[in-house]
Amino acid sequence: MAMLEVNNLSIQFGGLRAVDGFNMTIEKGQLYGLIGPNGAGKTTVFNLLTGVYKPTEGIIKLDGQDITGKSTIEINKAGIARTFQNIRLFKDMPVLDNVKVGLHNHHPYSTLTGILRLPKYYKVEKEMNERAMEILKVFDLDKEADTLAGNLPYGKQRKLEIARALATEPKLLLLDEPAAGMNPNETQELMDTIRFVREHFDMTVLLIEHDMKLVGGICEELTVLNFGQVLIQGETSTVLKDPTVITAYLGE
Ligand SMILES: Nc1ncnc2c1ncn2[C@@H]1O[C@H](COP(=O)(O)OP(=O)(O)OP(=O)(O)O)[C@@H](O)[C@H]1O
Repeated sequence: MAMLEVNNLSIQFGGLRAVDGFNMTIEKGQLYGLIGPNGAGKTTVFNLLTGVYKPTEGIIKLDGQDITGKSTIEINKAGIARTFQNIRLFKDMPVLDNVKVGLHNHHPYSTLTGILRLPKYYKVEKEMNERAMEILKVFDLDKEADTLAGNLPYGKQRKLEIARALATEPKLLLLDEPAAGMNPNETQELMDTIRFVREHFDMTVLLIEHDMKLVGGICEELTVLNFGQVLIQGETSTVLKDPTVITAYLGE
């Protein structure tokens, strides 16, 4: 069974069909890329997959479960986590707490338990600290656990955002332009991180990216969007050579 199956997904904003009859299948464990020129509808697809927007039409299935029209919280619980084009960390909070925010999905205690500091609160907090540190270690961020997230260098902030998304224990990780604003060294390191995440967490990854070096370097399959519609889908090397893709990017 596929990890993600999207059928005939569409959304209309006034007169604009930002996503139009979109189909995509991602197998478990794949590194999959969604590319296309500016304004093609890529982020709108992510917003549909994560419940930010409700589709006008279509069906989204995650690991066989129909998640169409569910809320962002329900979809995150079902197993989709994402990072954003513009990093959205809690910059005034320590690195460790940023990851713990992700863990709260799976290690909840009631508000009352928290306010009254009941024994369960201390037990759960201890478990969460340990788990968050484990995740930070994987990303080589454990030594910065007490640093304010906003004080980390840019490349590490991106890593932390991925770490926080993984703390929600997703089945599918969506990365929206993870290499945006990175220098070539940071991009290279990011590629290694994404490959590592796939192996270490047995993860399926869908990413939006404009950096063709990253796309060509790590994605196994691609979907190219243009004006909200699928232009072409298939193996990365074949897709990137296709003349229609080159034309779409050059806007000819
Ligand atoms: N909430 C909204 N209301 C109206 N129009 C919207 C809304 N969200 C997106 N759009 C429009 O939908 C189209 C697709 O936008 P989207 O941000 O998905 O493109 P993109 O492929 O992610 O672009 P980029 O690569 O520049 O990030 C654009 O024309 C955009 O203006």
